Amino acid sequence: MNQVHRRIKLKNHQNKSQIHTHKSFIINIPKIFKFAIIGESFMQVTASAPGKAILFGEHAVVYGKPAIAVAVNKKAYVTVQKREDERIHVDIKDLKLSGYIDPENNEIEIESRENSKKGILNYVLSAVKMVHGSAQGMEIQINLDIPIGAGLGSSAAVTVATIAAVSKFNNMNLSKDEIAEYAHDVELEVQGAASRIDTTLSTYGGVIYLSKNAEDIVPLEINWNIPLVIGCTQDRGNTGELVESVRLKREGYPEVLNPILNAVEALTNDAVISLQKKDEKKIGELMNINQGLLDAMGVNTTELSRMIYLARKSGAKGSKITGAGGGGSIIAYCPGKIEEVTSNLNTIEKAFNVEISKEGVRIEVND
Ligand SMILES: Nc1ncnc2c1ncn2[C@@H]1O[C@H](COP(=O)(O)OP(=O)(O)O)[C@@H](O)[C@H]1O
Ligand SMILES: C[C@@](O)(CCOP(=O)(O)O)CC(=O)O
Ligand SMILES: [Mg+2]
Repeated sequence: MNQVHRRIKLKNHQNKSQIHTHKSFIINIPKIFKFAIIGESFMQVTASAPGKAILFGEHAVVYGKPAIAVAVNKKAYVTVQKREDERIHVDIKDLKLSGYIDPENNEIEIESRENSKKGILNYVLSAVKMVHGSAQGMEIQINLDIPIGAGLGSSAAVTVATIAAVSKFNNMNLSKDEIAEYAHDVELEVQGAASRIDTTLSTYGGVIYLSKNAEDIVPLEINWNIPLVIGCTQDRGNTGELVESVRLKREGYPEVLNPILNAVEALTNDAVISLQKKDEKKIGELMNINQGLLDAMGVNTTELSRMIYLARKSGAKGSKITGAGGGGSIIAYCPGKIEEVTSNLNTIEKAFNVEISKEGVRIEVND
């Protein structure tokens, strides 16, 4: 990579402490941010944050190889209003899920009868715990314009938007770096392990190159809208189990898997140049090669494969699994063929066009 990229470096603060993420990525961040309480109060705050899709490098990134991922214009919206009592009520109409969360006692009390799955509420509770300043009651409304559990980073989008809206409602002015750090802490707390890809993209938006060993998250300046279609299967792979399955394969056949991981690194770096040159043929070819290597890692399924090949037959220049695989979604690169690929994929699964969301988290205040 010969371009100089603006790096998103985390600001150094006092009271440093070390956080280890699952990719032995050590950074110094403060455990206690000093908030400037500005004293104004808002009637209502709404924040939105985009989801993400991985274009190149999933699974290889776990072994320190680079990856390229994009924020997509499928968002989570979180609105916070005052409640007369001191309780915190959460309502996610798209999931027919509602309940009360208690950050002091780390508890969730489900209220909805149609859906009793805590799931996403674990992220909301953890996020509110991080930035819940005063003891005032809050009504939190979450709207999802993003499929949940489909590998598009809905958990990160909800987490980032919740942190942004609740902190602002409680008179805290967090920087994007701080929002991203808190959000990654939430994903680590809820999931036990998490790369920075999802929360970084939900916070900053755009296209990122996650460099070797995740040392730097580098914004890629792509000044054209990459025509992408997402196809979602009904089922969801388990990221932890799939990452473990690749680890076991690498343990069993290091002389086979290591060259595969090195090949993913090489094609990801080639893809940086092809994206910046808008070389449509190479972008597609590199995606298809990446897919072949994901097949070798064993993370493909029959349903994903059907979508991958139908997308190509429908005119996509490239198509591959996006994220952990084992279910979840595919991504297809479809210059001039978005409608054909979307409609054909919709004959077998759910598919939709996405655009790059240059904007990350966004806050609107209604007085
Ligand atoms: N119907 C639902 N109700 C409540 N939580 C859900 C529902 N479907 C999925 N979830 C939860 O939403 C979260 C989705 O996060 P994740 O699995 O990381 O997927 P994504 O790739 O969308 O981020 C998980 O905690 C999952 O348990
Ligand atoms: C498989 C992996 O490379 C990407 C995770 O994909 P997903 O967003 O959980 O579908 C794991 C990781 O980077 O944390
Ligand atoms: Mg997630």
